[in-house]
Amino acid sequence: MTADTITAVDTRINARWIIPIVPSGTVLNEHALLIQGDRIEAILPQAEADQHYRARETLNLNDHVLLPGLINAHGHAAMSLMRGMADDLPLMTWLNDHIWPAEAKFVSPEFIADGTRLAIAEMLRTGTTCFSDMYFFPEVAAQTASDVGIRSQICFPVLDFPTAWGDGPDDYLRQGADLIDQWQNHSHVRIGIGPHAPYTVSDGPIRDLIRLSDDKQVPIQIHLHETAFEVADALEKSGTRPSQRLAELGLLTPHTQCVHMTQVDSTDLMLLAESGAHVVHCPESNLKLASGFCPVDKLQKAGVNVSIGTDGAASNNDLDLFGELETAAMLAKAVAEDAAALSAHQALAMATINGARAMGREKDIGSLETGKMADVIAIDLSDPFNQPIYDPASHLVYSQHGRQLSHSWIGGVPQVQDGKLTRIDVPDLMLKVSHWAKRIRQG
Ligand SMILES: CSC[C@H]1O[C@@H](n2cnc3c(O)ncnc32)[C@H](O)[C@@H]1O
Ligand SMILES: [Zn+2]
Repeated sequence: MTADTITAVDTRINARWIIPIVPSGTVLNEHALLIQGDRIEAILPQAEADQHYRARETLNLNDHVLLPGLINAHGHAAMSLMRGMADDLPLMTWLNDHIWPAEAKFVSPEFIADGTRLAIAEMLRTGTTCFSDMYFFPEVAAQTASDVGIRSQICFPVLDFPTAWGDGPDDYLRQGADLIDQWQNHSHVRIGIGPHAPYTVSDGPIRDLIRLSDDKQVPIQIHLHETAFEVADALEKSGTRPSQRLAELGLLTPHTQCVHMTQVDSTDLMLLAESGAHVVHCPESNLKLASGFCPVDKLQKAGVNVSIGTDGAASNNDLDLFGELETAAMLAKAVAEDAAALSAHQALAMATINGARAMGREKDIGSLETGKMADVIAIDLSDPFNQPIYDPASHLVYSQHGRQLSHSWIGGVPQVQDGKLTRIDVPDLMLKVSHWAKRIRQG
């Protein structure tokens, strides 16, 4: 560009701070972010933007920090309709005696449509612009996410037993393969394979789904080493740790996202680091179900990519990734017995670029860089409880929660403006949610 060239762009955002995530630890002051179409055109000092760009629309966010949209790398979106339904229980009691019976009774395409929309509303309001889902009727979740315009990774479930969505593994894999073909090349929706856990999927279906993942080049996401009981039970029944069994089957690769990993011995650490598999840390679900503590600092020091997820709203009980980051940072320090473990900047990277890497989407999302998708969020730090401000990254992780979000864009399209959702009819959604609550309450 020569000194007098003026480039026209769609949107200019003037922000007090920008934390682009890449390069790591950077905080830009008084910069402008320019959006053309669905991508970031440039990020530069505001005085330079005045000279070189003319925008159709300019937004002045003088008390705000801009960040890449957050990436919630694990959840069960429609379980938002079961928020607070079964609290204060350990994982297997929670699943066997409460969640699975409720799912058998209520899960349907309508339940998924309404529950997923409720989860998306909450995620958008609190800064998430891309989420991963593992739940029933994934075709409905994918359509709902696409209709709203949020980015997603929709993992279709694979289990040994029948559910409302299918007869068993062969049926899940057949429907899943069709789903992959249907959504191939979609800008926002990606399909993944979601074997539920080592204790619910046997070797045959695991081999089949690895073949499907290789053929179609799609990611695999699995709950793994969620509790000490899971590992001890597998050792007692087969003499093998679940991680070892999955590695021997060929499941641990750079396409694999291992959710939870609260139990990590030296062999597990080596398997994860050498395979290039990713970890999705879900600290609040792990705390609430008393599942255990993921050793985030140890994993990161071994070179394992650690992303973050909320898990479902029935075990969290919210989908606010900023709150999750605060918990993650506190917990990492306690587990490592090191106050320097998981700094604020490292935590923000976990919810952005690390999530993008886990999903194989780091070329397009996860940081604010020229040429990347314009998935951008703005957090308003003007409230008294955020004053004074020495380092905005500190407040994002340790002080504010996601409700301070004022704006978000996904691929340049506004999703939240002045704290209001632009593409979800909230009153209509609330009516649907109260209908489900009434039915679930009646049992
Ligand atoms: C195969 S669809 C997903 C399946 O997983 C159940 N679920 C929700 N949270 C957890 C968790 O923390 N560990 C294991 N399984 C979980 C959900 O209820 C669905 O049945
Ligand atoms: Zn889960």
